[in-house]
Amino acid sequence: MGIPSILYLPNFGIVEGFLHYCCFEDNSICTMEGYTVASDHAIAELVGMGFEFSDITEAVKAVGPSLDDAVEFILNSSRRTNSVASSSSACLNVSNKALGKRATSSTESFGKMRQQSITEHLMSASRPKRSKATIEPQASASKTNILPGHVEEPEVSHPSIMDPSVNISPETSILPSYCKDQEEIGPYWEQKVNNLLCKHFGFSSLKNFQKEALGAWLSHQDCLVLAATGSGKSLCFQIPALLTGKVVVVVSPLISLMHDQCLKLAKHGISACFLGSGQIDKSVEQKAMSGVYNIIYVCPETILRLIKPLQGLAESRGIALFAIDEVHCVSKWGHDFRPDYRRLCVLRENFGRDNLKFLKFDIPLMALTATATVRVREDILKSLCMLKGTKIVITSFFRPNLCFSVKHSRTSSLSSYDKDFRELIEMYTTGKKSANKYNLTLQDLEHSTENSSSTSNGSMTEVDGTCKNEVNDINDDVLSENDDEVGLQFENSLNSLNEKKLSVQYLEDECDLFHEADDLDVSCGEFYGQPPVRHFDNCGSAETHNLLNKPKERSTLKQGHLGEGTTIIYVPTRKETLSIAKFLSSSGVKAAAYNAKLPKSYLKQVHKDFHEDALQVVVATIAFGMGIDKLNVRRIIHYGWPQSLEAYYQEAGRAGRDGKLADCVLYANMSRMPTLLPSQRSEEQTKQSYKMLSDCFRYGMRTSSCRAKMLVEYFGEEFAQENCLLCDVCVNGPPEMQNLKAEVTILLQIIAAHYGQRGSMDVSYDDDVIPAFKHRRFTEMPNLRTFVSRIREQDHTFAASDFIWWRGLARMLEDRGFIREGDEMNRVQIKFPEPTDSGLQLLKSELEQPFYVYPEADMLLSMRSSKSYSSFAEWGKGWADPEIRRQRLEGKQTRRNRKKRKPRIRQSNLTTVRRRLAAKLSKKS
Ligand SMILES: Nc1ncnc2c1ncn2[C@@H]1O[C@H](COP(=O)(O)OP(=O)(O)OP(=O)(O)O)[C@@H](O)[C@H]1O
Ligand SMILES: [Mg+2]
Repeated sequence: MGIPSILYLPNFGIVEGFLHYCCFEDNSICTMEGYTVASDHAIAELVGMGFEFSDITEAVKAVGPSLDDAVEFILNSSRRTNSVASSSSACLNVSNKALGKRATSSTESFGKMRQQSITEHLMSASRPKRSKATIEPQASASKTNILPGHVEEPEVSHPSIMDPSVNISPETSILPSYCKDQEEIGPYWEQKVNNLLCKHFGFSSLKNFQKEALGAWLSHQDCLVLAATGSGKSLCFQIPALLTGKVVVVVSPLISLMHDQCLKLAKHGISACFLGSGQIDKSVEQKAMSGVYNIIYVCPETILRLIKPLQGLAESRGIALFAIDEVHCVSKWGHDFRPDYRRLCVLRENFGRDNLKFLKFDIPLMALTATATVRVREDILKSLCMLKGTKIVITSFFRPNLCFSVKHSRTSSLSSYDKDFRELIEMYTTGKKSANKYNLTLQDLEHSTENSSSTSNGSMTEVDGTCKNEVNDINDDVLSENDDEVGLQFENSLNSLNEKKLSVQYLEDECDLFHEADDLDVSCGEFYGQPPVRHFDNCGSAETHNLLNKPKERSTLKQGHLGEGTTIIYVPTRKETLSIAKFLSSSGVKAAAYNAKLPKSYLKQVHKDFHEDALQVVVATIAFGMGIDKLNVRRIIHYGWPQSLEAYYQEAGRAGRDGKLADCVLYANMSRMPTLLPSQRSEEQTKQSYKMLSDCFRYGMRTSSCRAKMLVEYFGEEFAQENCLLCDVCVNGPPEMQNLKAEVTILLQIIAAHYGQRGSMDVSYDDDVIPAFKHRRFTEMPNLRTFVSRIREQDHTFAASDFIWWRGLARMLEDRGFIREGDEMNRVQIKFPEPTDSGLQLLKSELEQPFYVYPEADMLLSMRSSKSYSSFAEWGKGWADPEIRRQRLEGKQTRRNRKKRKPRIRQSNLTTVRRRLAAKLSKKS
């Protein structure tokens, strides 16, 4: 067997460099005569480990290409000759010890490759163990003259890679053992990255946005990456660690997310750790700061106290990049604000050339998110003090395989569940008998929740329940013409119970308002059984994917069956997770509830079963969220209004990550405005939260714009195509346009008349009046209901018109700038309308032109019951015809009889309320 000859070795002749050089520039290395590719690999690895070339060739000659055997051979021969490789002796000793251990344990662990459970993972992290992988900051330090000796301890324990159950092959467990600056990477970096990708992740190439982000990092630029959920943002900050051998520090909001990513990286042979209160092995932090891990995930709170040690790390091993993942948490205007994220400007302040003289360039920042409006983006750049030339990489927010739709539902009782989930139940149960182990558990859980809620907020729950049931008993499908009254009554009952019902205490007891930073129960992510490679092209969806990219073919796709996959139903309250999961389970669906207050062991099981496809449906609060990267989620159902479009889009984005078609359905009660869940917010934040809720409400109400277009434009992107062809609006088309000239005229007239009479058109409500007076004046200010009552009284044409309909019209007029909110309170939509100049002008012009609009969802809903007129004006005309009048009255009678099934106790109260209101008003006028 001949001696191999190396014609050219790159100057960083250490393993990763060597290997990659082999990959990138084939001609630069001559293959050894008689040596196999396996021997080449083994030699490259051993060179990288720092062994003498002569020892290596001797070893490979003697024992063949087995890396472990070769290491064993060299170590034994070293012992025999009582000499240790002369260069970098200390480091090599360390490596050798570690390697020796790895050599045995990797064989031991072979065949036991299974994924670790969270408990195992955490337990393994707390056990002192010897490392099976060589982690080589020492080696790299010695090779590159970067301070050696940070890691005195040879037995490097790492929570992710130390456990024998984690699958790390000897080859992939070797870390890059050289540290280079960006400029040393050279012009062929893309090719190098592709090879790294192929080696570590099994992908063939970078996506365009990933290239752009890496390009920015290579030229030492800060970068803000805005890319859709599931598009592959993590790779943008993982690659720099592999390319340079330096450390990448990633700020992440949730322990669960960090945990999940560390485990994934370990599977791909990259060492990583997470720091924060969830890290139970306290030695990990010290090791991280001495350069043991390639990637360090850290909570924002923790990084703030680690500035000094991180500066040390920057000097020793080097820090390639600070990545701030889920960076929308920085912004007060985002949906998931974390105050500690706002303090991350310390990174810019402490890791620049001005502070650290040994740096040639400021350490770049890379901020990443899937959901940030233009305002949030600006806030991010400012709050993080990102550099002036920050590169902004934006990919389309458009997810071409998601079919969005919005449906009306009371979302409140068994009859709603039955109606809304019938199809889902049929799909999951037809022809299948399934035993659901969660069925029994759910009953127990619900029992305990009921008990606890009756002690803590019994009266409220009761009232809430009564109202809701009553509403449902009236008519579960179509809004009755008295529904506005029910709405008023509901609103009144809420008002009287306002303090209790809308107390922070109550809602916090019932809702998972935030993702909890330390919530380990959402930690599994895709831990259980995700294939390492996923391309659109090789997950069976190539055909679909191709069609999705062709506008003409897109519309045909929706006709096909989506396939079962998994469904996540998001609900606002913990109680609903239980009641819906119980309902589905009792109908034969394998469903489970998930909320932050359920027992940890139960939640872990739900996570596991979800990822292993043992569950068909998970009914969850937002606690089941970030970090879920499961391929075959076919449906995301929101059952109740989300708090913002950002939250909605992020949650909906968990569907269809395999690129195949997936449904995102929002069921919401169109007759009722959503409420803001109270929490600790500043006045400014409350205002913003209302704005976000209002945008979400408007998204649901729109009936004429493509849903995908609305969502994408909400994030400031110009939608490239006319529409998505898959959403409910694109598929069903918009409703018929209606000429609402008469309705608009009377509403504007009534409002203008009120202000005209008072002569207060020019009175500003922003003047410096004392609060008590201000308050008094607001209660006197007529609200939309009052105006609608006046319309009904003044014009018999509109006598039976629904308030909900007028509410829709007022919203449209507000959106078009004809009326504006007259008080300073934040709300979802206009309540105290006053005319604007354009409104008055419109009125003056006597609305010469017809006023055509697409009625919105609440207007359509209120007109659904047998009214075949296109507007109230036409409807009014109908009353003049005795036959039409007779038919209508008969219809009304029949509807009333139907409703009489249950006595409506509150009807009289309502009449009293209205009478009282009318009396009050007439007294005032
Ligand atoms: N270049 C690539 N080619 C093919 N697949 C890729 C590529 N880059 C990333 N992926 C895959 O895309 C999936 C999603 O990646 P990742 O978790 O980084 O998404 P994300 O953008 O961070 O999503 P989220 O917004 O939900 O956090 C992963 O399974 C990853 O392996
Ligand atoms: Mg991510």
